[in-house]
Amino acid sequence: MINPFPYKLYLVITEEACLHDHFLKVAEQAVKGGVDLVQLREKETSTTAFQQKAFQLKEILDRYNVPLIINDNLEVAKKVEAFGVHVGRSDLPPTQILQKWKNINCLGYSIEYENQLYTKETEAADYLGISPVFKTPTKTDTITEWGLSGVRHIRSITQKPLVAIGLMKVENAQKVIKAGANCLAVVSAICASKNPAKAAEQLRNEIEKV
Ligand SMILES: Cc1ncc(COP(=O)(O)OP(=O)(O)O)c(N)n1
Ligand SMILES: Cc1nc(C(=O)O)sc1CCOP(=O)(O)O
Ligand SMILES: [Mg+2]
Repeated sequence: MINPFPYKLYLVITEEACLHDHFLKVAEQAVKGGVDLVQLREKETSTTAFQQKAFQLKEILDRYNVPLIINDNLEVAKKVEAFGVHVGRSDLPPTQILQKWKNINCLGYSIEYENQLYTKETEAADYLGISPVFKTPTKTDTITEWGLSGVRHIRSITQKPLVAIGLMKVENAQKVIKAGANCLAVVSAICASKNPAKAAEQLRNEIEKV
């Protein structure tokens, strides 16, 4: 059977988080290093600017056959023919996304509370973001710090693909995968690196060791 979620290293990119190079270059380098899924996350930009960035990013990712996920904004995702969207509790719920986008390929949903796991919104999702595994300065409006025990606990409840996010780095990559995550999602470990290709390669190597 074909694995519906074969992705292991997920770059969540924001232009502002890219400290040493243009975000398009960072994304391309990261893909060359081993990133196999990319999310564009722009919380502070207009829809027009978000859409423009998404088109630019998709053009690059298409060359490498790497899918693009759009954070929060269904309109932008559909317009650029992205692979899918990622939403959380404060966004348009997954069941409504499915109604508005019939042929979506990949729908991600953040899990902040255990009781979310027993809902139709989780059922509608293709993967779940463990939000966050470790508290991170990159996103401060989070609630539950799941930790490794939380990853294990969520793994014991659901068979959905699990994406670990929040301070993912080389030092904890193996432990998080061993705890039950299928994929690691990173912002700063790649975007803040002077060498995004090498940063991605090191993360990928750790994941592949498990
Ligand atoms: C892979 C992944 N996991 C979790 C999130 C967080 O989504 P959300 O809770 O909607 O918060 P914002 O990113 O919108 O601030 C994510 N984006 N990606
Ligand atoms: C985009 C995002 N979502 C999170 C969540 O917990 O839902 S944490 C996060 C940012 C992760 O950044 P870094 O890799 O720099 O820690
Ligand atoms: Mg969101």
